[in-house]
Amino acid sequence: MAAPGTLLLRPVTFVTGNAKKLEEVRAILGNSVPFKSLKLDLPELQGEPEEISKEKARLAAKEVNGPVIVEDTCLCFNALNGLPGPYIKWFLQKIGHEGLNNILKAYEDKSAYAMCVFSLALGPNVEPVTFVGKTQGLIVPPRGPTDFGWDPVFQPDGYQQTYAEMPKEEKNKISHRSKALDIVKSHFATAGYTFQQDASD
Ligand SMILES: O=P(O)(O)OP(=O)(O)OP(=O)(O)OC[C@H]1O[C@@H](n2cnc3c(O)ncnc32)[C@H](O)[C@@H]1O
Ligand SMILES: [Mg+2]
Repeated sequence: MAAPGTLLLRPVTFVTGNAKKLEEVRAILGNSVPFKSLKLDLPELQGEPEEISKEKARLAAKEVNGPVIVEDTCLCFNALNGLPGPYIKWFLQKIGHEGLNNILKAYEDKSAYAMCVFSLALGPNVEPVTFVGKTQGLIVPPRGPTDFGWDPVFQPDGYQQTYAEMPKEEKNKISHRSKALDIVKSHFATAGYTFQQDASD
C-alpha cells in the first residue's frame, strides 16, 4: 500500500467508444506508453475542440477514478471556417461521404485539415493537459475502403491516395493522430511517471 499522500499512478486508461481509434493508437504507441483501454462512449460538450476533449477527460477520469487519456477528432473545412470540426461524427452519420462533398460544391476551396486533440488527466481532480496534431489535405469524392469514418474523402497534402487507400502504416506515419501522439510520447518520456500495476491489469 502506498503511504497516504504518495501519488502512485496506475497505467493510463485510454477511454474511447471507437475500436478503430484504439487500433491506431495501439499501432502508433507500441510499447512507448503503457496503457489499457476502456470502451465507453462519453457524452460530448459543444464548443471548441480543446474544451470538448478536456471535458471528455474530466468525465473519463471520474468514471475510471484514475489516470485517463481520451481524444476528440475533428475534420475542419477551411471554406467553412473549420466546420464541421468536432461535429463531423454527426455530419458523417446524417449526410455521408457524398453529403460532405456536396457541401463543398458551393465553394472553390476544398481544403481541410484533420485534427486530433488528446487530453490526459492524471486523476479525477487534476486539470487535463492537451496534445494537438493536425494534417492538412483536401476533401475528395470517396475512394478506398469504408471501414473508418471519413478516411475515404480525406486526401492528405502530398499524396495521391486518400487516408482510406493508404496502407495503415503509411497513414499512421503522417496522420493527425500520429502527430498528436508524438507529443504525447515526448510528454511521457520527460514526465517520468511511475506506474503501479493494479491487481486487475
Ligand atoms: O468515443 P470517442 O473516442 O469519442 O469516439 P468517436 O467515434 O465518438 O469519435 P469522435 O467523437 O472523436 O468523433 C470523430 C468522428 O470522426 C471519425 N474519425 C476519427 N478519427 C478518424 C480518422 O483517423 N479517420 C477517419 N475518421 C475518423 C470517427 O469515426 C467519428 O465519426
Ligand atoms: Mg465521440
